[in-house]
Amino acid sequence: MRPHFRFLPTGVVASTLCRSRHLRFFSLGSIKMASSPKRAKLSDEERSSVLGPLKEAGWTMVEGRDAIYKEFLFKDFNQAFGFMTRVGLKADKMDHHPEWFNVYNKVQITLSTHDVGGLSQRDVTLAKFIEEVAK
Ligand SMILES: C[C@H](O)[C@H](O)[C@H]1CNC2=NC(N)=NC(=O)C2=N1
Repeated sequence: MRPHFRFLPTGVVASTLCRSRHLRFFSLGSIKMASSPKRAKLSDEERSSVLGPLKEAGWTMVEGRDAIYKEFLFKDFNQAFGFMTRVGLKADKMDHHPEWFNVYNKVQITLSTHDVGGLSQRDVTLAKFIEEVAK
């Protein structure tokens, strides 16, 4: 539901937002965008320090876009889907979602931050989590 604050006097807007989940949405939204660097594109220095270990673990740069990719193979669909479930729950908690493809025991994952059009710290955090789960 969208708040119709344009039609209300300021005091009513404030109290309406305070009592509703909209305040949470708006304030978290603006704080996140204004002060969290997590969704900013990785700088060159950050890239050289954080992407190295991921590349060693088998992540590769996607040709033609600022994204990383890795394919995971499991024993069977049950194992693959268990992995996807754990990653999916984490991704949803982070509000950061992978692009992925699954057939039977294969899971192909591409990570990039759509909001900034490239790699951010969120992709690194999610990739590290994925590595832990895949172990
Ligand atoms: C509105 C919502 O917070 C955004 O669309 C989130 C959702 N999940 C996301 N996932 C990814 N991979 N990149 C994003 O920029 C992104 N943005």
